[in-house]
Formats: sequence, structure tokens, C-alpha cells
Amino acid sequence: MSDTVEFAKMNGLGNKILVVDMRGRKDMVTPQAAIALNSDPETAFDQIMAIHDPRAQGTDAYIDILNCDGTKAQACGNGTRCVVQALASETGKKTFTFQTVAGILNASEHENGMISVDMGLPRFRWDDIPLSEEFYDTSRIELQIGPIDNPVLHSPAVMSMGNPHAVFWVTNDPMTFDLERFGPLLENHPMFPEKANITLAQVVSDTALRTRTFERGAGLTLACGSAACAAAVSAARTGRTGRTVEIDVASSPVRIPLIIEWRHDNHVVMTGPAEWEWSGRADPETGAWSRDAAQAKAAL
Ligand SMILES: N[C@H](CCC[C@H](N)C(=O)O)C(=O)O
Repeated sequence: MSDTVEFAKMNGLGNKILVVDMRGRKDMVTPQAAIALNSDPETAFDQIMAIHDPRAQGTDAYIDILNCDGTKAQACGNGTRCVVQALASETGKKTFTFQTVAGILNASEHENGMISVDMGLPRFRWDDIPLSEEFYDTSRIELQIGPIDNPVLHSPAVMSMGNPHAVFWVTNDPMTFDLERFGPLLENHPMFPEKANITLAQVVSDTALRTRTFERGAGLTLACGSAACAAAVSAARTGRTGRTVEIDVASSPVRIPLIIEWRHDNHVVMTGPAEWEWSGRADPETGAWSRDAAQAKAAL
């Protein structure tokens, strides 16, 4: 491997993230590299967060986000917390401003290691999400799956957190649904011209939700931060909860809730953990990679 960059294998509540350091370079991580990295079980990931030199004044970095199928994502909450932790441990800084294709994000690491990311403003207009059909009220749209007279899932709240989300309310535990089967049908439903992240959300109390997500471009993942934001905002918007909720991400092995606050200035702030696993070097064009020598030894 002649032309490699550093990367860190990290996770946000089990959401598998590769943080790739593209600073000082003009090229981008290619879809081919993403697909190659994902095909190796050791580097298989849900999202790549590629850190680039800042492109706008007042920002610390530009972040390019790729799904494991090589497509781009406009937002990734769990991955953004991983980027904050990686840069905080490198620089000692605690607050950051990032630019993504969806806009500017402010984030900070707290004394207790938890990380807050201002995920920006939710968007509810049908053509901002986008939907293929005009709906005036996107808090509950006509869409269902399963038998016509007894649908398994129906009437989702839909919105954009920079990326498209549909939230289906369920009364049973989200883990009891066959989301592996319904996920791809809903992700690719003609209602969503740019596809959608599909979340099942159970209201536990007026301050708590339990969620599980089938991610656009990544499938069933252990956690999804922007979906947690979408579920929290949709719950508050429809009067199911207040504006601050704890999200128990049902599929996550990490039993720490995400705290989502939909502030009165309309910004959505997500707080939760991030974890570093190991580091290595990868070729951003081909995806060829190696683990750092010290860690390779430690792993033997
Ligand atoms: N895991 C991410 C979401 C990725 C979204 C991506 N699957 C898409 O919108 O295409 C998160 O924590 O927010």
C-alpha cells in the first residue's frame, strides 16, 4: 500500500463507524474503497466518517459520510460523536464545528466523556424529505405494509434530519418485528425517491422511547443516531412525549440511552457515548488496509 491514511475503528452505541483522516488531501474515500472495507469482517462498518480540511471559515473540518454500500449519507449522529471523540483525544479541544453536505453542526465533549451534537433543524415539508407525493401533514402519512385490512406497520411520521426518516409507532417491543423483512420494502418504497431510514418506535413514557432502525444503505444496524433524533422529534410533534426524551436503542449492546432534546430554537441536540476500538491505515482509493503494528502485537 503506497498511499494510505490513518483510520480508527470506532462505534457509537454499537453503530459501526470508520473515522478516516483525509486532512491534507484533495481526494475523497471512493465508493469502491468503502465496499472493499465493508466486505472484510474486521473492517465491516455502517458508516465511514471521512475528516477533510475545513472548507468554510469558522469550521474545524468538512465531514464526508459514506454508507457501507458506498452511497453517501447527509447525516450520521453516532458517527459525528465518534469524530468528536477522535479529534478531542488528538487535540485536547472540547468543542468543534463541522461542515457536512447538510450544513453546519456544533458538537462538544463533556467532562464525563459523553458527547453532544447539535444535529440542526428538522424539516417536515414533503418535498424537503423528500416524498414522491404531496402531503400537507407529514406527521402521519398514508403508507402501510402487511395485509390491507390488518397492516403490520402503518401511518409513519416522516421528516428529514438532513437525511430522510420514516418513524412507525408500535405498541409492542420493536425487537419483536421482522424488520429484516419489512425494512428493505420500506427503505425502497416509491414514496421515498431518495429512499429512507426506517425506524420502529415504542412510546415508553412521556420522556422515553425505545427504537430500532433499518438504515438506508446499511440495513439493520445496532444503532442509528439521526433516527433517534427523528423519533424524538416525531414523538414530540404528535404529542406522544415532551421535547426531551431518553432513547433506549433496543438493538444496541450498549445500555446507555441517547438523550435527545428538541430545543425551543428548533435545534435537535443528541447526547451519548462513543468508543474507540483500534486504529490502522487504509488506502482511500482501494480500501486495502492494515492494523497499526503495536495493536497487531497486542491482539496476538
Ligand atoms: N447511523 C447514522 C445514520 C446513517 C444514515 C444513513 N443510513 C443514511 O441516511 O443513508 C446515524 O447514527 O445517524
